[in-house]
Amino acid sequence: MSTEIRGVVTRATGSWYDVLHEGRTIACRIRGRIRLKGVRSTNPVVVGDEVVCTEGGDGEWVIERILPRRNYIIRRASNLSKESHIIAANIDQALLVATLSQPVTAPEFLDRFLATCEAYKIPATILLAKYDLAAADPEAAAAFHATYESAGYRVVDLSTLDGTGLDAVRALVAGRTTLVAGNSGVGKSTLVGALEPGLALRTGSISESHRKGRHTTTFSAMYPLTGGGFLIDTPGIKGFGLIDIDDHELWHYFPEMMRIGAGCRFYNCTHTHEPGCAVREAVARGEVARSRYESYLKIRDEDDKYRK
Ligand SMILES: Nc1nc2c(ncn2[C@@H]2O[C@H](COP(=O)(O)OP(=O)(O)OP(=O)(O)O)[C@@H](O)[C@H]2O)c(=O)[nH]1
Ligand SMILES: [Zn+2]
Repeated sequence: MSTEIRGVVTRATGSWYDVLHEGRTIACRIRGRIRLKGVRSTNPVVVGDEVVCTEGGDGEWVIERILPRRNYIIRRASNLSKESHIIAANIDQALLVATLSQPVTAPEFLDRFLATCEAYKIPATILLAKYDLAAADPEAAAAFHATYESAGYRVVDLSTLDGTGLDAVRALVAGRTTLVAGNSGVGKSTLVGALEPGLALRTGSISESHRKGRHTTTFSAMYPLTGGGFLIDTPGIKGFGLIDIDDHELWHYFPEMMRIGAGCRFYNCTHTHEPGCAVREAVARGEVARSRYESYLKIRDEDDKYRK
């Protein structure tokens, strides 16, 4: 007699997968190759996947199927590869941790990330972290707010040092599956520790010694919150980017440009050089933040290079 369960993948190492089912974590394997239609990916089962697993009486659990994904995020397996690596699936929201102090978050990094979230239909909130330091330059902080709030994003000031914004973040993550992203050193681990004492992210490097000799590896993992919901930690988020998105579509993922672009003279306006471009006019008037527009141009250029 085989037993069948449904659960969610909380850790995907490539050789085994932790599946959370009714509060219990079960280590599962995959049998042969699980192929997903339309997705060319180096990893078949990812963190956040809802799966059906069976146990055939020998204590060995096997993932039989993956239920349809609501969404997923991808990074290229390598710059030259057309294959992609899925980071996580079934994400409710992303928290993008940014700072104005060291390490300063590059606008292009943030904008690329936001556009990616738009493309994959993942609601994103920006956390302006180390706000205790940002507050020393109120003008820069206000400009940051204006840029992203006018684009349509919520910006939450956060300081784990003095507690600013912690309750707001707590309310955001409760009961949801949240991707926490941001450059190294912006304070992600400190934030997670503040939200859930005892929970340490960056546990992505674990020893697989009990399986394969001494060998460490990094992978995404999802951590349950006591109050419900999960946090997803994503090592190697640097390579995270837009793929499979047409140049012509990129501006759709800048919400403020999307709202204005219908007013361009040409329906296929690229907003780079065309006369009568409503987007460039809005940039000139200061209605669309210049830094956002410049990110758009840079991402277009870079992604062009990938395609050639
Ligand atoms: N002033 C100030 N410093 C902070 C705050 N939060 C974190 N830090 C400091 O910033 C540094 C980096 O914090 P981490 O939490 O390790 O950053 P991280 O994003 O997890 O970094 P990686 O693990 O490399 O990805 C540490 O020295 C923290 O003490 C804050 O709210 N205010
Ligand atoms: Zn235009």
